[in-house]
Amino acid sequence: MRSDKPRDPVAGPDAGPEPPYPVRLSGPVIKGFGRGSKDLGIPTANIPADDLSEKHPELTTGVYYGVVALDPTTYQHETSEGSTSTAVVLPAVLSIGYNPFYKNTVRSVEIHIMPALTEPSPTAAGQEGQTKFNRLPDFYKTKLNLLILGYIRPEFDYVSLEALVEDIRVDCEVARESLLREAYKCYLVDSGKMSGKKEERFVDMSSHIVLDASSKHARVKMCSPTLSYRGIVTSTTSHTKTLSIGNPLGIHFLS
Ligand SMILES: Cc1cc2nc3c(=O)[nH]c(=O)nc-3n(C[C@H](O)[C@H](O)[C@H](O)COP(=O)(O)O)c2cc1C
Ligand SMILES: Nc1ncnc2c1ncn2[C@@H]1O[C@H](COP(=O)(O)OP(=O)(O)O)[C@@H](O)[C@H]1O
Repeated sequence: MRSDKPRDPVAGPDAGPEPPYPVRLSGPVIKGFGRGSKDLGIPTANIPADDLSEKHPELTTGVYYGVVALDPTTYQHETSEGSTSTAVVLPAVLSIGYNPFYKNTVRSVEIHIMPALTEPSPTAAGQEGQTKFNRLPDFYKTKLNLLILGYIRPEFDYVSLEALVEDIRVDCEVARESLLREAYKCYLVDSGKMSGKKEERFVDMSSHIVLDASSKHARVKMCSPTLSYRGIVTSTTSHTKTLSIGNPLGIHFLS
């Protein structure tokens, strides 16, 4: 059962994800137990968990934060500016486990996708009325890429549904504050919104390269002519810019 101790506002090191993170999971969105929206008012996208113990023994049951991308060939996301983005990376909280409050007998991966960090948080404390969790148009069967960046807490049983919902609300805030830290920003690089002058260079697969580009964002062609990644400039000197390919594990779906 959860203790009454106040929760830490962030989880994981400020310097960025520490091994085993980032951990990449991927799969089609499948039906869950149908309780997320109906009982909790928190939609959670489920991806298959069958081979998790075999492929990711490091992932113990618990609550995590990370980033998510949905395959834009089957799902188009409407941005707050009204345009349709083809490659959106959004923050997420997830639970991996047996949902002790519901006493499930099979392990599930349940992902709640939050609004972009540039938008106001619907789960911030002090919001008027009941907390409204983020809701997107349904995307069952869409391929989902998830990059887990840190661990928040173990799964708990709760005295009431309201107590479970309140803890998930705080998880959303912890995830948000954790991802807003400088060392985590590169994982949320939204390639769909990148603009400005673009540089193209052939580079190796390392996650950091140096460019003498003048633009803030750059597009980088990988050795393969069909593969291209976009990155964000993380530091600038008078002569060079260091570009971090914010997609080291292929979270984006790039065309
Ligand atoms: C961030 C997050 C934290 C969660 N923490 C717990 C928990 O501590 N205990 C628990 O029983 N279920 C927890 N859950 C799981 C919810 O109970 C679950 O999402 C809900 O049962 C909906 O399941 P369904 O989508 O399969 O219907 C959590 C879910 C999320 C997204
Ligand atoms: N913010 C969101 N995060 C996750 N899934 C969402 C979100 N908004 C809408 N959905 C949709 O809601 C579905 C989950 O709803 P839910 O009521 O939890 O049912 P289920 O038990 O099938 O998972 C997801 O598969 C997805 O299609």
